[in-house]
Amino acid sequence: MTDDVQLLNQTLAYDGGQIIFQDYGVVVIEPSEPGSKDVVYSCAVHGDETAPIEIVRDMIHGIMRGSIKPVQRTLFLIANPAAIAINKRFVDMNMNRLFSGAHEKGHSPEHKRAANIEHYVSAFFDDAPSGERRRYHYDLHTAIRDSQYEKFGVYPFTHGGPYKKDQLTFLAECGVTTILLNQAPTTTFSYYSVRTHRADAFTVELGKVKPFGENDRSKFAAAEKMFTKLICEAELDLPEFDPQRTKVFDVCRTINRTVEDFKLYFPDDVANFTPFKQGQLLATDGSKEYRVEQAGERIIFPNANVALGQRALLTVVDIPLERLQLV
Ligand SMILES: O=C(O)CCC(=O)N[C@@H](CCC(=O)O)C(=O)O
Ligand SMILES: [Zn+2]
Repeated sequence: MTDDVQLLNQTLAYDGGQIIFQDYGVVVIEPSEPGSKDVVYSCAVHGDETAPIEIVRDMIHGIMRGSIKPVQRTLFLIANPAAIAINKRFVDMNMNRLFSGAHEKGHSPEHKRAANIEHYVSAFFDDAPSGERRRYHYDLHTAIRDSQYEKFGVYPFTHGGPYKKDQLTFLAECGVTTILLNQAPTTTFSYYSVRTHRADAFTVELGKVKPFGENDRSKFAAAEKMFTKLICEAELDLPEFDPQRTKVFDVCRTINRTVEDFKLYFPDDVANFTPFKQGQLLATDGSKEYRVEQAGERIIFPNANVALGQRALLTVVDIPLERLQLV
Protein backbone atom coordinates (compact mmCIF):
# COMPACT_ATOMS: atom_id res chain seq x y z
CA MET A 1 0.00 0.00 0.00
CA THR A 2 2.81 2.42 0.94
CA ASP A 3 4.43 1.74 -2.45
CA ASP A 4 1.13 2.45 -4.24
CA VAL A 5 0.74 5.79 -2.44
CA GLN A 6 4.31 6.75 -3.33
CA LEU A 7 3.66 5.95 -6.99
CA LEU A 8 0.57 8.17 -7.27
CA ASN A 9 1.18 10.92 -9.86
CA GLN A 10 4.63 9.47 -10.60
CA THR A 11 6.09 8.47 -13.94
CA LEU A 12 8.51 5.55 -14.13
CA ALA A 13 10.56 4.43 -17.10
CA TYR A 14 10.56 0.92 -18.53
CA ASP A 15 12.76 -0.40 -21.31
CA GLY A 16 10.59 0.96 -24.15
CA GLY A 17 8.62 3.80 -22.64
CA GLN A 18 6.92 5.27 -19.60
CA ILE A 19 4.53 4.06 -16.90
CA ILE A 20 2.32 6.89 -15.67
CA PHE A 21 0.41 6.43 -12.39
CA GLN A 22 -2.36 8.96 -13.03
CA ASP A 23 -4.73 8.20 -10.17
CA TYR A 24 -5.58 5.31 -7.85
CA GLY A 25 -5.93 2.33 -10.16
CA VAL A 26 -5.26 4.34 -13.32
CA VAL A 27 -2.01 3.38 -15.03
CA VAL A 28 -1.08 4.53 -18.53
CA ILE A 29 1.68 2.87 -20.54
CA GLU A 30 3.19 5.19 -23.15
CA PRO A 31 5.74 3.40 -25.35
CA SER A 32 8.33 5.75 -26.84
CA GLU A 33 7.59 4.36 -30.30
CA PRO A 34 3.93 3.31 -30.01
CA GLY A 35 2.28 0.85 -32.36
CA SER A 36 -1.09 1.56 -33.93
CA LYS A 37 -3.28 0.07 -31.16
CA ASP A 38 -4.72 1.66 -28.02
CA VAL A 39 -5.63 -1.04 -25.52
CA VAL A 40 -7.67 -0.74 -22.31
CA TYR A 41 -7.71 -3.52 -19.72
CA SER A 42 -10.12 -2.89 -16.85
CA CYS A 43 -10.84 -4.95 -13.75
CA ALA A 44 -12.71 -4.53 -10.46
CA VAL A 45 -15.73 -2.77 -11.89
CA HIS A 46 -17.03 -5.27 -9.33
CA GLY A 47 -14.69 -5.08 -6.34
CA ASP A 48 -14.89 -8.73 -5.24
CA GLU A 49 -13.95 -10.18 -8.66
CA THR A 50 -10.37 -10.85 -7.71
CA ALA A 51 -8.92 -12.93 -10.58
CA PRO A 52 -9.01 -10.02 -13.05
CA ILE A 53 -7.40 -7.79 -10.38
CA GLU A 54 -4.57 -10.31 -9.94
CA ILE A 55 -4.10 -10.48 -13.72
CA VAL A 56 -3.96 -6.68 -14.15
CA ARG A 57 -1.72 -6.31 -11.08
CA ASP A 58 0.73 -8.87 -12.42
CA MET A 59 0.81 -7.27 -15.86
CA ILE A 60 1.64 -3.88 -14.32
CA HIS A 61 4.29 -5.48 -12.08
CA GLY A 62 5.70 -7.31 -15.12
CA ILE A 63 6.12 -3.99 -16.92
CA MET A 64 7.72 -2.38 -13.85
CA ARG A 65 10.13 -5.32 -13.52
CA GLY A 66 10.99 -5.38 -17.22
CA SER A 67 9.60 -8.82 -18.08
CA ILE A 68 6.73 -7.27 -20.11
CA LYS A 69 7.68 -4.60 -22.63
CA PRO A 70 4.62 -3.07 -24.26
CA VAL A 71 4.88 -1.52 -27.70
CA GLN A 72 1.19 -0.55 -27.77
CA ARG A 73 -0.32 2.27 -25.72
CA THR A 74 -2.17 0.65 -22.81
CA LEU A 75 -4.51 1.90 -20.12
CA PHE A 76 -4.93 -0.30 -17.04
CA LEU A 77 -7.92 0.53 -14.87
CA ILE A 78 -8.63 -0.90 -11.44
CA ALA A 79 -12.11 0.50 -11.51
CA ASN A 80 -13.41 0.39 -7.94
CA PRO A 81 -10.60 0.37 -5.31
CA ALA A 82 -13.10 1.41 -2.59
CA ALA A 83 -15.13 -1.76 -3.21
CA ILE A 84 -11.95 -3.89 -3.27
CA ALA A 85 -11.00 -2.46 0.14
CA ILE A 86 -14.26 -3.73 1.66
CA ASN A 87 -14.24 -6.96 -0.36
CA LYS A 88 -17.63 -6.23 -1.90
CA ARG A 89 -19.13 -6.07 -5.39
CA PHE A 90 -19.70 -2.34 -4.83
CA VAL A 91 -19.94 0.26 -2.08
CA ASP A 92 -23.34 1.79 -2.90
CA MET A 93 -24.22 1.07 -6.52
CA ASN A 94 -23.36 -1.46 -9.20
CA MET A 95 -20.79 0.52 -11.20
CA ASN A 96 -21.51 -1.46 -14.35
CA ARG A 97 -24.87 0.29 -14.62
CA LEU A 98 -23.41 3.80 -14.45
CA PHE A 99 -21.62 4.39 -17.75
CA SER A 100 -22.60 6.38 -20.83
CA GLY A 101 -23.64 9.27 -18.62
CA ALA A 102 -25.79 7.27 -16.15
CA HIS A 103 -23.36 8.48 -13.45
CA GLU A 104 -24.89 11.95 -13.78
CA LYS A 105 -28.03 10.74 -12.01
CA GLY A 106 -26.54 10.22 -8.54
CA HIS A 107 -23.77 11.01 -6.07
CA SER A 108 -22.56 7.65 -4.74
CA PRO A 109 -18.83 6.77 -4.77
CA GLU A 110 -19.54 4.63 -7.85
CA HIS A 111 -21.28 7.50 -9.67
CA LYS A 112 -18.23 9.72 -9.10
CA ARG A 113 -15.72 7.04 -10.03
CA ALA A 114 -17.60 6.05 -13.22
CA ALA A 115 -17.55 9.72 -14.29
CA ASN A 116 -13.80 9.92 -13.61
CA ILE A 117 -13.18 6.65 -15.43
CA GLU A 118 -15.01 7.91 -18.51
CA HIS A 119 -12.75 10.98 -18.36
CA TYR A 120 -9.59 8.82 -18.15
CA VAL A 121 -10.69 6.58 -21.02
CA SER A 122 -11.56 9.58 -23.21
CA ALA A 123 -8.22 11.24 -22.43
CA PHE A 124 -6.36 8.01 -23.20
CA PHE A 125 -7.96 7.63 -26.63
CA ASP A 126 -7.74 11.38 -27.38
CA ASP A 127 -4.02 11.52 -26.53
CA ALA A 128 -3.12 8.84 -29.12
CA PRO A 129 -0.78 9.78 -31.96
CA SER A 130 -2.52 10.86 -35.14
CA GLY A 131 -3.20 8.42 -37.98
CA GLU A 132 -5.29 5.32 -38.31
CA ARG A 133 -5.56 3.57 -34.97
CA ARG A 134 -7.36 0.53 -33.54
CA ARG A 135 -9.04 0.75 -30.15
CA TYR A 136 -9.63 -2.21 -27.86
CA HIS A 137 -11.18 -2.57 -24.42
CA TYR A 138 -11.45 -5.80 -22.46
CA ASP A 139 -13.43 -5.32 -19.24
CA LEU A 140 -12.46 -8.30 -17.12
CA HIS A 141 -14.91 -9.93 -14.70
CA THR A 142 -15.67 -13.16 -12.89
CA ALA A 143 -19.25 -14.36 -12.38
CA ILE A 144 -21.12 -14.98 -9.14
CA ARG A 145 -22.25 -18.48 -10.18
CA ASP A 146 -20.67 -21.49 -11.75
CA SER A 147 -21.18 -21.61 -15.49
CA GLN A 148 -21.79 -24.42 -17.96
CA TYR A 149 -19.37 -22.45 -20.16
CA GLU A 150 -16.66 -21.30 -17.76
CA LYS A 151 -15.41 -18.38 -19.83
CA PHE A 152 -17.66 -16.23 -21.92
CA GLY A 153 -17.69 -12.80 -23.47
CA VAL A 154 -20.52 -10.32 -23.78
CA TYR A 155 -20.48 -8.72 -27.24
CA PRO A 156 -22.17 -5.33 -26.67
CA PHE A 157 -24.93 -4.13 -29.00
CA THR A 158 -23.45 -3.25 -32.39
CA HIS A 159 -26.47 -1.23 -33.60
CA GLY A 160 -26.63 -3.46 -36.65
CA GLY A 161 -22.89 -3.34 -37.31
CA PRO A 162 -21.02 -6.53 -38.15
CA TYR A 163 -19.26 -8.80 -35.67
CA LYS A 164 -15.50 -9.10 -36.02
CA LYS A 165 -13.82 -12.41 -36.83
CA ASP A 166 -10.46 -11.21 -35.51
CA GLN A 167 -12.05 -10.37 -32.14
CA LEU A 168 -13.79 -13.75 -31.92
CA THR A 169 -10.47 -15.40 -32.77
CA PHE A 170 -8.57 -13.33 -30.18
CA LEU A 171 -11.12 -14.22 -27.52
CA ALA A 172 -11.00 -17.90 -28.51
CA GLU A 173 -7.20 -17.80 -28.12
CA CYS A 174 -7.85 -16.41 -24.62
CA GLY A 175 -10.02 -19.46 -23.90
CA VAL A 176 -13.25 -17.51 -24.35
CA THR A 177 -15.19 -19.62 -26.84
CA THR A 178 -18.71 -18.68 -25.76
CA ILE A 179 -20.17 -15.34 -26.80
CA LEU A 180 -23.35 -13.70 -25.61
CA LEU A 181 -24.78 -11.09 -27.97
CA ASN A 182 -26.34 -8.14 -26.23
CA GLN A 183 -29.05 -6.74 -28.48
CA ALA A 184 -29.76 -3.40 -26.83
CA PRO A 185 -27.92 -0.34 -25.52
CA THR A 186 -26.82 -0.70 -21.89
CA THR A 187 -25.02 1.34 -19.27
CA THR A 188 -22.14 -1.15 -18.98
CA PHE A 189 -18.50 -0.13 -19.30
CA SER A 190 -17.87 -2.22 -22.42
CA TYR A 191 -20.88 -0.75 -24.27
CA TYR A 192 -19.61 2.75 -23.34
CA SER A 193 -16.29 2.06 -25.09
CA VAL A 194 -18.04 0.62 -28.14
CA ARG A 195 -20.53 3.44 -28.49
CA THR A 196 -18.56 6.48 -27.35
CA HIS A 197 -15.10 5.52 -28.58
CA ARG A 198 -15.81 3.06 -31.42
CA ALA A 199 -13.56 0.52 -29.69
CA ASP A 200 -13.81 -3.23 -30.06
CA ALA A 201 -14.91 -3.80 -26.48
CA PHE A 202 -16.19 -6.75 -24.47
CA THR A 203 -17.22 -7.74 -20.99
CA VAL A 204 -15.11 -10.85 -20.45
CA GLU A 205 -16.23 -13.33 -17.78
CA LEU A 206 -13.14 -15.40 -16.96
CA GLY A 207 -14.51 -17.80 -14.34
CA LYS A 208 -16.14 -17.73 -10.93
CA VAL A 209 -15.65 -15.15 -8.17
CA LYS A 210 -13.12 -16.29 -5.54
CA PRO A 211 -11.29 -14.53 -2.69
CA PHE A 212 -7.77 -13.18 -3.32
CA GLY A 213 -5.20 -15.96 -3.42
CA GLU A 214 -7.76 -18.70 -4.15
CA ASN A 215 -7.82 -18.25 -7.91
CA ASP A 216 -6.31 -21.11 -9.89
CA ARG A 217 -4.18 -18.95 -12.14
CA SER A 218 -3.48 -21.85 -14.51
CA LYS A 219 -7.09 -21.43 -15.68
CA PHE A 220 -6.30 -17.91 -16.83
CA ALA A 221 -2.91 -18.66 -18.42
CA ALA A 222 -4.13 -18.53 -22.03
CA ALA A 223 -5.93 -15.25 -21.43
CA GLU A 224 -2.96 -13.69 -19.64
CA LYS A 225 -0.63 -14.77 -22.45
CA MET A 226 -2.87 -13.22 -25.12
CA PHE A 227 -3.46 -10.00 -23.15
CA THR A 228 0.32 -9.61 -22.87
CA LYS A 229 0.94 -10.44 -26.54
CA LEU A 230 -1.64 -7.91 -27.68
CA ILE A 231 0.33 -5.06 -26.09
CA CYS A 232 3.84 -6.43 -26.69
CA GLU A 233 3.64 -7.32 -30.38
CA ALA A 234 3.24 -4.94 -33.31
CA GLU A 235 0.75 -7.33 -34.94
CA LEU A 236 -0.76 -10.48 -33.49
CA ASP A 237 -0.19 -13.65 -35.43
CA LEU A 238 -3.70 -15.05 -34.92
CA PRO A 239 -4.86 -18.31 -36.50
CA GLU A 240 -7.45 -18.13 -39.24
CA PHE A 241 -11.03 -17.62 -38.03
CA ASP A 242 -12.64 -20.99 -37.28
CA PRO A 243 -16.46 -20.81 -37.05
CA GLN A 244 -16.51 -24.16 -35.21
CA ARG A 245 -14.61 -22.69 -32.27
CA THR A 246 -17.16 -20.23 -30.93
CA LYS A 247 -20.62 -20.93 -29.51
CA VAL A 248 -23.03 -18.01 -29.73
CA PHE A 249 -26.00 -17.16 -27.52
CA ASP A 250 -28.53 -14.45 -28.13
CA VAL A 251 -30.36 -12.66 -25.33
CA CYS A 252 -33.94 -13.81 -25.35
CA ARG A 253 -35.39 -11.83 -22.42
CA THR A 254 -34.18 -9.33 -19.87
CA ILE A 255 -36.11 -9.69 -16.61
CA ASN A 256 -35.93 -6.67 -14.31
CA ARG A 257 -36.75 -6.47 -10.64
CA THR A 258 -39.33 -3.70 -10.32
CA VAL A 259 -40.68 -4.38 -6.80
CA GLU A 260 -39.29 -5.53 -3.42
CA ASP A 261 -41.11 -8.85 -3.72
CA PHE A 262 -38.93 -10.42 -6.44
CA LYS A 263 -38.25 -14.18 -6.30
CA LEU A 264 -36.27 -16.70 -8.32
CA TYR A 265 -37.60 -20.27 -8.50
CA PHE A 266 -34.36 -22.21 -8.80
CA PRO A 267 -31.53 -22.81 -6.31
CA ASP A 268 -28.44 -20.63 -5.89
CA ASP A 269 -26.19 -23.39 -7.21
CA VAL A 270 -27.85 -23.57 -10.64
CA ALA A 271 -25.08 -22.64 -13.08
CA ASN A 272 -25.17 -19.91 -15.71
CA PHE A 273 -26.40 -21.24 -19.10
CA THR A 274 -28.52 -24.00 -17.50
CA PRO A 275 -31.50 -24.76 -19.79
CA PHE A 276 -35.01 -25.02 -18.38
CA LYS A 277 -38.14 -26.74 -19.64
CA GLN A 278 -40.77 -24.71 -21.50
CA GLY A 279 -43.44 -23.41 -19.12
CA GLN A 280 -41.23 -23.66 -16.01
CA LEU A 281 -41.57 -20.75 -13.59
CA LEU A 282 -38.28 -18.82 -13.39
CA ALA A 283 -39.16 -15.70 -11.44
CA THR A 284 -41.95 -13.60 -10.01
CA ASP A 285 -41.80 -9.82 -9.81
CA GLY A 286 -44.68 -9.09 -7.45
CA SER A 287 -47.68 -10.72 -9.13
CA LYS A 288 -46.00 -10.96 -12.56
CA GLU A 289 -44.80 -14.46 -13.46
CA TYR A 290 -41.88 -15.15 -15.78
CA ARG A 291 -41.98 -18.62 -17.32
CA VAL A 292 -39.75 -20.26 -19.91
CA GLU A 293 -41.22 -19.40 -23.31
CA GLN A 294 -38.96 -21.18 -25.80
CA ALA A 295 -37.38 -24.60 -26.05
CA GLY A 296 -33.70 -24.37 -25.13
CA GLU A 297 -34.05 -21.14 -23.12
CA ARG A 298 -31.23 -20.87 -20.58
CA ILE A 299 -30.70 -18.60 -17.59
CA ILE A 300 -27.76 -16.31 -17.00
CA PHE A 301 -26.71 -13.75 -14.34
CA PRO A 302 -29.63 -14.46 -11.96
CA ASN A 303 -29.59 -12.16 -8.95
CA ALA A 304 -32.75 -11.50 -6.93
CA ASN A 305 -30.99 -8.87 -4.81
CA VAL A 306 -30.36 -6.22 -7.45
CA ALA A 307 -31.66 -2.69 -6.91
CA LEU A 308 -35.21 -1.97 -8.08
CA GLY A 309 -35.32 -1.27 -11.81
CA GLN A 310 -32.21 -3.34 -12.51
CA ARG A 311 -31.73 -6.57 -14.41
CA ALA A 312 -32.29 -9.62 -12.19
CA LEU A 313 -32.06 -12.33 -14.84
CA LEU A 314 -31.32 -12.82 -18.51
CA THR A 315 -32.50 -15.70 -20.61
CA VAL A 316 -30.56 -16.74 -23.70
CA VAL A 317 -30.87 -19.18 -26.57
CA ASP A 318 -28.09 -20.55 -28.73
CA ILE A 319 -27.98 -19.44 -32.33
CA PRO A 320 -25.83 -20.64 -35.23
CA LEU A 321 -22.77 -18.47 -35.75
CA GLU A 322 -23.59 -18.48 -39.47
CA ARG A 323 -26.49 -16.18 -38.69
CA LEU A 324 -24.10 -13.37 -37.71
CA GLN A 325 -22.87 -10.80 -40.17
CA LEU A 326 -19.10 -11.23 -39.85
CA VAL A 327 -16.22 -9.15 -41.17
O1 LIG B 1 -22.46 -13.27 -12.11
C1 LIG B 1 -23.33 -12.42 -12.20
O2 LIG B 1 -24.51 -12.64 -11.88
C2 LIG B 1 -23.00 -11.05 -12.71
C3 LIG B 1 -21.74 -11.05 -13.49
C4 LIG B 1 -21.55 -9.66 -14.05
O3 LIG B 1 -21.14 -8.79 -13.32
N1 LIG B 1 -21.87 -9.49 -15.31
C5 LIG B 1 -21.81 -8.21 -15.94
C6 LIG B 1 -22.19 -8.34 -17.38
C7 LIG B 1 -22.06 -7.02 -18.09
C8 LIG B 1 -22.57 -7.06 -19.53
O4 LIG B 1 -23.73 -7.45 -19.72
O5 LIG B 1 -21.81 -6.66 -20.43
C9 LIG B 1 -22.75 -7.28 -15.22
O6 LIG B 1 -23.85 -7.72 -14.87
O7 LIG B 1 -22.40 -6.13 -15.02
ZN1 LIG C 1 -18.56 -8.42 -12.73
